[in-house]
Amino acid sequence: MAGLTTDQSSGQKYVVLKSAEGTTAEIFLHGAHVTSWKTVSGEEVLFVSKQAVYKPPKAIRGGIPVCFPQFGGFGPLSQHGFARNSEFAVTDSAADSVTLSLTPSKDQLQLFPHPFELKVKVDVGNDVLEQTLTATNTGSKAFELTAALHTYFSISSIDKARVDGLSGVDYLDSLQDKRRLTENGASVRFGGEVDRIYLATPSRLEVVDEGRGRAVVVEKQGFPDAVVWNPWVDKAAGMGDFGDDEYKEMVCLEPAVAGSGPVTLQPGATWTAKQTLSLRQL
Ligand SMILES: O=P(O)(O)OC[C@H]1O[C@H](O)[C@H](O)[C@@H](O)[C@@H]1O
Repeated sequence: MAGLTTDQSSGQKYVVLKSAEGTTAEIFLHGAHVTSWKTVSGEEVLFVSKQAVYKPPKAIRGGIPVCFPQFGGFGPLSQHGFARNSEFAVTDSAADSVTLSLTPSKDQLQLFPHPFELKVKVDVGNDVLEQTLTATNTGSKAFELTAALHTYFSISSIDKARVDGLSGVDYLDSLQDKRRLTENGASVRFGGEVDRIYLATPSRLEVVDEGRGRAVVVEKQGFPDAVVWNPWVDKAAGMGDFGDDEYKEMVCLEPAVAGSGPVTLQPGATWTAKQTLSLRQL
């Protein structure tokens, strides 16, 4: 059984996972939201803002928000859908694994009249974190979904970070009305605000941190796209739950169904997508 703990300051419940080797993760029931993933040597890999608000229905700023049944503005709902604002239930657990489940409330069905069950399974292994989304259409009509695992990575310093694996890939630039461009750089580097939806990307990408001498390897299945985001100075200053200088400490790389989507889910059908995060020393 995974341990269920109550956060003293917020009263929110979270699950602690531990692998046989000593890798750990913390997952809040609010949003099925991973807020920590530590390596066997005790290093935190994810970024969570010091100003994050642990007060539902607000989403936690950092970690891995689950964007479902919508990513961004790709659908009829408000930004990123409602899974990240909802309380999940634990349906299965072991020391190194937990499955959390969400079915939409009456109010949510008013906004999105499509019954579904979303399961979020989180597993830890030897310096590995794996996250699997499984959504089943439990209604009688087909519906469309978009989604993302909005992963915030902790980095030593933004000028020493880059994303590899996207060279030559087309993207929609969210800062230019979703204008379609092609990535010409060998890597994506950060010298200003970046908000891009890379389309139909390779399944293996990396967040390379030259300062820490390591890369996080992101392997994705069922998510054709990958969003790269850093808010930089002005957007950081405008976010109430994010420190003015914290943009220097994080990079988001988000496996997604966005510009290449949506996915149509027929009645009774199931959609599955997952990301596996591991480490590579440089
Ligand atoms: O502030 P949030 O709703 O959590 O969104 C944070 C960010 O998420 C994604 O990365 C989008 O591409 C960005 O446009 C957005 O600013």
